[in-house]
Amino acid sequence: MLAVQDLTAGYGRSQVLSGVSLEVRAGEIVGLLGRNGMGKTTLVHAITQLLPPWSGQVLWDGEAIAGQPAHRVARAGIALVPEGRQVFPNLSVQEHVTAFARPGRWTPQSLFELFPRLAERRHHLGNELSGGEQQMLAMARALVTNPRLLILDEATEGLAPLVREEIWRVLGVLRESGHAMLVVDKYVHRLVRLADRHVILEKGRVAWSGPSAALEADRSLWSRYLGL
Ligand SMILES: Nc1ncnc2c1ncn2[C@@H]1O[C@H](COP(=O)(O)OP(=O)(O)OP(=O)(O)O)[C@@H](O)[C@H]1O
Repeated sequence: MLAVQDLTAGYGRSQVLSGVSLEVRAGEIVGLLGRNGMGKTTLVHAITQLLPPWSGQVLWDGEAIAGQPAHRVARAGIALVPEGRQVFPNLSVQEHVTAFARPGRWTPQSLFELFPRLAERRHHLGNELSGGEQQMLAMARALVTNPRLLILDEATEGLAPLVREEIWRVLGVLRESGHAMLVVDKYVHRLVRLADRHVILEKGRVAWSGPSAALEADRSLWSRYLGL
């Protein structure tokens, strides 16, 4: 479904990604791992065209999307839940999920069932929500577009343990429903249970990729590439 081929990207003259390739197939969950500053956010921005790649291909159902405007990539069915959530401070929860709704499995109503906390808060503004509630809202806003691929960048970062568990619960529900996802997260113990395969970035290159069982079995990868 998504094929990234030999991608390079960076900022100004500073190159961050060098020849990155990865795939996400329909219904598959891929974990994207690596220490701080290794290029994970840069890669998800290069895929979604928030940061136009320098070279290489981003293929979506076999068609090149590199160079297209980010809003067109979103319409094609790739939704990003960005690092830092970026909810709109002056829109209510209800407005967030209705403004971006597109036909499909996820409706404002079914999302309020998935996130009961958001249902309770539906008339609150974005800036009146806790960090965890903002994270749930950022996920609901992405899901209501009914994307075929959901990309999550550090969705559980900086959250209290109980709220973090709530996010993992929702990701488990999405997994059960066969949702394709590319997930950047530092909680490797949880990510190996959620994802099918993983890609580890080291200094902007793919250092390792393989199935969850292989990553779980080889703790030397955790210490070498993840500092764990
Ligand atoms: N807007 C920017 N301008 C210039 N350099 C940047 C910018 N954003 C990131 N970088 C640099 O690009 C490199 C990769 O950063 P990136 O955010 O992609 O890493 P990451 O793996 O997502 O790390 P983190 O977990 O810290 O978010 C780092 O050296 C970072 O300093």
